[in-house]
Amino acid sequence: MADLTHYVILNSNAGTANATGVDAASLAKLFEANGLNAEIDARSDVTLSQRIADAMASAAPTVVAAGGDGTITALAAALVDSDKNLAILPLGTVNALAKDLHVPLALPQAVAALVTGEAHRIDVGEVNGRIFLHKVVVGLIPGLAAGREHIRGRYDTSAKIGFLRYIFRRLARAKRIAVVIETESGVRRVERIQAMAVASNSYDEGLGHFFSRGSLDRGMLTLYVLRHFTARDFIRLTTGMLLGRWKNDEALTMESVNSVTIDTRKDLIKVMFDGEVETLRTPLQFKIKPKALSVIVPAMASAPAVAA
Ligand SMILES: Nc1ncnc2c1ncn2[C@@H]1O[C@H](COP(=O)(O)OP(=O)(O)OP(=O)(O)O)[C@@H](O)[C@H]1O
Repeated sequence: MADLTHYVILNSNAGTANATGVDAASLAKLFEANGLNAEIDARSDVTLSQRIADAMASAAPTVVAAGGDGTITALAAALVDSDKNLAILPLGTVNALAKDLHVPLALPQAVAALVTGEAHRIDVGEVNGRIFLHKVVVGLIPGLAAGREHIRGRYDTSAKIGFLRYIFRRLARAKRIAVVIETESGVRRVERIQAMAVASNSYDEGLGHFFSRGSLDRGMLTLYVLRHFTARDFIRLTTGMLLGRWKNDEALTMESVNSVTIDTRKDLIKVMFDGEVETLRTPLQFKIKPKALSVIVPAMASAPAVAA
């Protein structure tokens, strides 16, 4: 029997996995057809953290997140600084990291790409000792995301109109919060912000680059500060994002940092942590961990996201 090469964690609750009904048997068939010796873990009666622990204890050099960005972030925390690689089968809803890394979105192609895939190291962000792969958002946005939860799974027009009305109501009442920002240079400043985000690397600008990152190994965080966000700002910024020009917006500033500390008056604050609403203790201490995670990327697509 050949050595185990891939340990696959299937998250059946992830958007596409759930919608397509992909299961252990269909995944096993795809791996077999590509000559890969994989163990498929599709257990639904075991916690994700236990399944990740089992994957880390296995002999497989590559652990595959068959799910969305939440599954990947949870797995990445265990893989950072280990000798195992992360691979991705994009079975989530947004699949942002898979897109950044040019992993094919269709499942058969994504499995086939593992055969010739190459290991590259990417940066990860850390906040208060926790690993994130995309961004942590503070301020208005976590509140808006909580509203989105109410319409999750509903695609009808009335749900969308209801969500837009919710956004405009929130914007009308939105209060700015005071934050103390201290970067690695030691300079402290106080700002009144509507929202801010700390991202691993930086988001691209340009038509069709909607929240994508062309590079994941530049060894830096980007601090985005949104000072005001009225309904007018919302319309202008979202139009700018769709048209691919938003970085010079009057309400938004950007800064590259290696580390940054953000403090607020509250001991606990709600943040968007790689897309999930979570509560973190202040001060938030961010740093970049350069090239701390080894990921398998399709051979032909190793550039530009992980260009040397
Ligand atoms: N760290 C975690 N621990 C436990 N369960 C998790 C964790 N992250 C996500 N989940 C669960 O897995 C489900 C699927 O999340 P995941 O992010 O993988 O897929 P998605 O939300 O459909 O995709 P995407 O994040 O790409 O939009 C979530 O609804 C949640 O129930």
